[in-house]
Amino acid sequence: MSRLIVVSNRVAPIKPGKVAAGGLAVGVYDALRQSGGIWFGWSGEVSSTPQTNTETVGEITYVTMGLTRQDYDQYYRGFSNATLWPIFHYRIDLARYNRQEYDGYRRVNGMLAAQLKPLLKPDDIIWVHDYHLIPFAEECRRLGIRNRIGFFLHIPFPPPEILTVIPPHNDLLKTLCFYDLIGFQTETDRLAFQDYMTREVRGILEKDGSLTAYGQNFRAGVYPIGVVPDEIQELAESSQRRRRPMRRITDVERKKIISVDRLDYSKGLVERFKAYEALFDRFPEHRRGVEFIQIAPTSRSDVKTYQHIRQQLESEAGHINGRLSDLDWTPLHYLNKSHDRRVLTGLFRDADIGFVTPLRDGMNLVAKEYVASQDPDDPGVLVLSRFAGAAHELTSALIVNPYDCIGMAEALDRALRMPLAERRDRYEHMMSIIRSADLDAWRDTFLRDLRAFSSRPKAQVQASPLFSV
Ligand SMILES: O=P(O)(O)OC[C@H]1O[C@H](O[C@H]2O[C@H](CO)[C@@H](O)[C@H](O)[C@H]2O)[C@H](O)[C@@H](O)[C@@H]1O
Ligand SMILES: O=c1ccn([C@@H]2O[C@H](COP(=O)(O)OP(=O)(O)O)[C@@H](O)[C@H]2O)c(=O)[nH]1
Repeated sequence: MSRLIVVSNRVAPIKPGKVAAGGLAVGVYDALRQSGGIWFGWSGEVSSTPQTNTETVGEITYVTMGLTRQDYDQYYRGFSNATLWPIFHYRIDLARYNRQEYDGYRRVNGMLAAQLKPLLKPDDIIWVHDYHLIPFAEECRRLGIRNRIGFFLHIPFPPPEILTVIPPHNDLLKTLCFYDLIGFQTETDRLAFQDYMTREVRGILEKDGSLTAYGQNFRAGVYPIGVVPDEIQELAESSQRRRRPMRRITDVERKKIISVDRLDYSKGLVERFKAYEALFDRFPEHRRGVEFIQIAPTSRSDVKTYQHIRQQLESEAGHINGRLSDLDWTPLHYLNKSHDRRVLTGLFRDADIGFVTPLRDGMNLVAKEYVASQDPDDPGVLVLSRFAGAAHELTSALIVNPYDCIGMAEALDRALRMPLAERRDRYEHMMSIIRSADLDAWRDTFLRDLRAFSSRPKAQVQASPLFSV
């Protein structure tokens, strides 16, 4: 059996006890720990003399490297998170473009490919993850690497009208064609990509479903990332039995609403806080009867737009508690610390409502984890944004539009009153989907398709100077 080499910018923390507050690291770790293999990526260190480090823990060998300050600023903080992230999340209003950052992004991809090359055996399968590494395969081909290479995009793929806001969109998207297989979270994302390839660059949709563009033949498919439901259920049960984590935050038997998100503007936190406040204005009977726990670990805090959202949330949280709190009632608990999964699953199980309302999200694993944590005899209700990838599968959630404040308040009211029989029906339907499209299915179907697809030989890429359009 060929070895699996996973390449991603973010690698799960190697040291035991450290929390990975991001779906890619959580999902890839769960997938790799069963199949074993090499996980190659950034160590999270920024220094003037970046080190490469190799460490094997269980079945996984981690090969990680540091970045220089300039690489970090241009590749991670700049083009990846100040250009690609907002635009791929449909937020052209928050995006900026800087040509040097794009060149830095291309340079770091080239450097990473060169560092991977000596580790490779001819039959290794390479699985590259996410928007930081779109040009990675082209850089590999440039170096003569002929291995099969697949790419999975964890975030949404925007429609061409939005994508083309990125000045070097042609140059960037051309590099994607050097993968053998490109995976998306939802059919909407795959169609947007196909649309770009066929309309914008006159690529051809072949009879066998593959695409040909820029002289390359490749495939694109839908592979929604999942969770490990049995493990989550077990964690939630044992955490609830032993410690009842919710009791440590709130004593009184009030109804509980929980949300867990990285502190990111794509997660719709401000809109969510406003909807929670609207619940009490529209349905005053819930006053003093409900508490909302928002866990929001800070993320990418050196990117300006993230500093702004943090300030906005602090002000919104202060406003809600200042306006509504009583001596014996704090309506909103807003925590910026990250929490271990054991604690989170216990909190999910204790909560009557999982409130997951991103403005745009690739998948949102928290939505699936909330459902998988529930007590089957007395499950809570998932209130879910239609703009999360998870809404394509979890159609029995209460689906809301996060731009509709009153609509979200009404959904909360409905969830708070929902009879047990309806909660169970919805839960069972969602669990059957979570079980059939679990994390093993995500990994196995992607790798099966990557192994099966025999594309025409990739044209050798000529070494040429980097350029940006
Ligand atoms: O690595 P960071 O910059 O600290 O950010 C954390 C991760 O955020 C994003 O996660 C995405 O992947 C999830 C799993 O597929 C998905 O459910 C979620 O909707 C996405 O937003 C990002 O895509 C990762 O690269 C980051 O590591
Ligand atoms: O304090 C925290 C916050 C989040 N998470 C985990 O981080 C992942 C977040 O993934 P999601 O797909 O919801 O969003 P992302 O952050 O990747 O955009 C989930 O597995 C969460 O359980 C965690 O372990 N601790």
